[in-house]
Amino acid sequence: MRTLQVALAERSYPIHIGAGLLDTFPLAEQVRGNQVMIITNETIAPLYLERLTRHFAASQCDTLVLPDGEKFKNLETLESIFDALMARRHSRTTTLIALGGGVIGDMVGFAAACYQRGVDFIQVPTTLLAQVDSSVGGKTAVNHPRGKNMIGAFHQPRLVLIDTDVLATLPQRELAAGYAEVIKYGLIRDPDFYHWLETNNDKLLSRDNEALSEAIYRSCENKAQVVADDETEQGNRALLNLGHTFGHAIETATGYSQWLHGEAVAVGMLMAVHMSVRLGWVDAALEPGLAGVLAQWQLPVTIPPGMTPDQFIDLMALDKKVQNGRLRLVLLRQLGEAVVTADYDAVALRQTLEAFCGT
Ligand SMILES: NC(=O)c1ccc[n+]([C@@H]2O[C@H](COP(=O)([O-])OP(=O)(O)OC[C@H]3O[C@@H](n4cnc5c(N)ncnc54)[C@H](O)[C@@H]3O)[C@@H](O)[C@H]2O)c1
Ligand SMILES: O=C(O)C(=O)C[C@@H](O)[C@H](O)[C@H](O)COP(=O)(O)O
Ligand SMILES: [Zn+2]
Repeated sequence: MRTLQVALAERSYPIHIGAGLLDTFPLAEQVRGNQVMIITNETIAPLYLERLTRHFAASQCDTLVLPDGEKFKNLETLESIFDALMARRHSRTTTLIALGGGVIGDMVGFAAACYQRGVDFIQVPTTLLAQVDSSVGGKTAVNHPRGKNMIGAFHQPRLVLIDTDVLATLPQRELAAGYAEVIKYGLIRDPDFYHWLETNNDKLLSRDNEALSEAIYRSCENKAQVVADDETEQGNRALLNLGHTFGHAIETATGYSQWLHGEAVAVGMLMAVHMSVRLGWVDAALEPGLAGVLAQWQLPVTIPPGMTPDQFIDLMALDKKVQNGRLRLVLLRQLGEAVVTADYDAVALRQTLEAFCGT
């Protein structure tokens, strides 16, 4: 087992990474009260729920199985979590445990932030995306039909428990979606990692355990550093949003039901790199290089047919990085160096959107 720390003073917590931790990690010792609710979905429950409940034989351990899918990451599902907690008389000393991917993690985290004004929660991420990104950092939210993650809170987990073995049951399309967020760390702040990923691409694609564990560790290390420096995104945490302004617009436009988050982020990162090249900020070779890696992972390099530049502009106006009416974008200055800025040529943005929309 390898452990990283998210250093946030009194809200600091560990990220434990290892094979088999779902069974072997002494999870019950980490819980402060005598009540837990494990919340998961109908796909993950038959695979892993029983193994997790075994840890809590001595506590009141309730389980809640939600429907599966990004389209259920909404206020209605959140309401069903609150209802289950009250029905089972969970008090302020309860602990919510999120067993699942980013959808479960974001919703359970938000439920924990709100229930009785805040209770403990633990992340047990089961997708690559959740293991490298969403389980760390305390961004919790649900979607609104008009915009992605628009209703949420910062609420840090008490612990992140990453069992790398659970990736064995993850479909390849989901693995690839998570890989998009892995590449992101290389692009925005860790060029050595980007090159390591290029060198180890074949191993990662074929799910070599050692390579995947290393990619998870280095991703969490990057994320933990960014979060420790800027917990609530007053500054550089926004760099973790590379590709997300475009990506979130795609997810919203397609009703949160066709594109995976990581897929939308993949082509969104390519759009951000394309725009950075157009601005003359970054070496032009980066764009085909990134497109090549995305294609190898069967991640999209084009946007959904029918989307228009005006539709992007309209949806992006609700992006959380808008400040005083100006849309800030995450762009690259060079490989491993990103900026969040509203100081770009609007023509380059329009041309980027036209290039990808084919207009
Ligand atoms: N909070 C953050 O910092 C943050 C960061 C990145 C993404 N996100 C959010 O995360 C969400 C995407 O998360 P995701 O990609 O994990 O999607 P997801 O949670 O929908 O999971 C993907 C699919 O894999 C299934 N699954 C999960 N674990 C499995 C396993 N081990 N074996 C078999 N199937 C399994 C799920 O049931 C689901 O069908 C988005 O809502 C995104 O906005 C949040
Ligand atoms: O942790 C962060 O900060 C991120 O931006 C990570 C992103 O990968 C993630 O998708 C996040 O949920 C996006 O946040 P949002 O504030 O743009 O909704
Ligand atoms: Zn993301």
